[in-house]
Amino acid sequence: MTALVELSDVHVVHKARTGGLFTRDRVYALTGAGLVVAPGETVGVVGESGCGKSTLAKVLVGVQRPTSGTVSVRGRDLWSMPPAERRTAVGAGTGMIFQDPSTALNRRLTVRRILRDPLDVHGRGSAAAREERVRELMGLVGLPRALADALPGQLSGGQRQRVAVARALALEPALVVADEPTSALDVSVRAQILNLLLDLKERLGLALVFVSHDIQTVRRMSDRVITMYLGRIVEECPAGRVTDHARHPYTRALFSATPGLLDPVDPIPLTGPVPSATRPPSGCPFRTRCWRTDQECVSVMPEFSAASDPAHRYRCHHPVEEDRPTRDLVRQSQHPREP
Ligand SMILES: Nc1ncnc2c1ncn2[C@@H]1O[C@H](COP(=O)(O)OP(=O)(O)OP(=O)(O)O)[C@@H](O)[C@H]1O
Repeated sequence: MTALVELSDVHVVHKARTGGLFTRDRVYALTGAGLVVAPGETVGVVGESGCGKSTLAKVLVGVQRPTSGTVSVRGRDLWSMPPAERRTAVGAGTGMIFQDPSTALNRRLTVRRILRDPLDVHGRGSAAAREERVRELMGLVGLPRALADALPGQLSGGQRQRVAVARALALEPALVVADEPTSALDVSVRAQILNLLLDLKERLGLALVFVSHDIQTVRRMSDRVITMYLGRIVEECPAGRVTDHARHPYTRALFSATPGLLDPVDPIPLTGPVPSATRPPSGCPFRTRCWRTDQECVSVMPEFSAASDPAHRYRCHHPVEEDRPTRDLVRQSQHPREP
């Protein structure tokens, strides 16, 4: 696969927010992440709260510097570039859309200024060309020209998110990362924003990384789905196979809990809390909540294994059989093994 952005053994470790100023506790937000995003593809990222989805997204667009590991943009190591070059590589190569457009946009700037800002910072073209680009961007995302002088507070939630999408596109990125782009919006406008993203992706040939708690939407929007658990990528699966053929028990559990997908199946129960990212369990991070756990899972972190589809890989010692129906797993998961 030709890489637009490639992560190799990326770790992000933070000082824990809890435990006081002098704490030695560390949060393992991302552990050993390897991922290739190809031009024009949509990669969906799923996992429970705190599993590292936003951290992965920020690393991909160069907003978060990894503690270790490499991020390559079109084959060049992003963090060994001189800062000016890095800004161009990241700014001109990527864009990011955040969850809540009311906080992501500067409330004191007009739509025109918000969209001109990245063009001004990167010195793109003459003043007239920048004005023309602002008009073009507003047209691309379906914003009426009359709104150019409006402030974010004068716009609806959907319009604000359109401004955020336009801003992410300002420097003609090859990759856009959308981190929960619709969760702060009214249900009635969510579909419009998702359709806009899909439409822009087609028209502009963008690669899209789509992070969401809404598992069904991720499946519908994506070519490939990445499952994360406690800072690790635990499965990468073509979106069309993820519901019925995912091999990782966690992916099956997440997708079984999605209403309307598996008709009619009770969700696989995920017992107990997600362990702390400060003290992850030994061996497989999912083993404390998995019904297939044995002694090997307690002591050995599984490496990636390949499924029959070359685009599908997973980290599990006791993967679900590829064609095993999820309905079967629901029964099995109610009688877990004792490690
Ligand atoms: N700056 C930071 N300092 C300390 N801990 C952090 C920081 N940023 C993130 N974390 C922690 O890193 C872990 C991963 O966070 P991240 O925001 O990537 O998860 P997430 O899957 O996107 O969560 P959510 O779905 O709730 O947005 C969490 O435990 C979080 O509390």
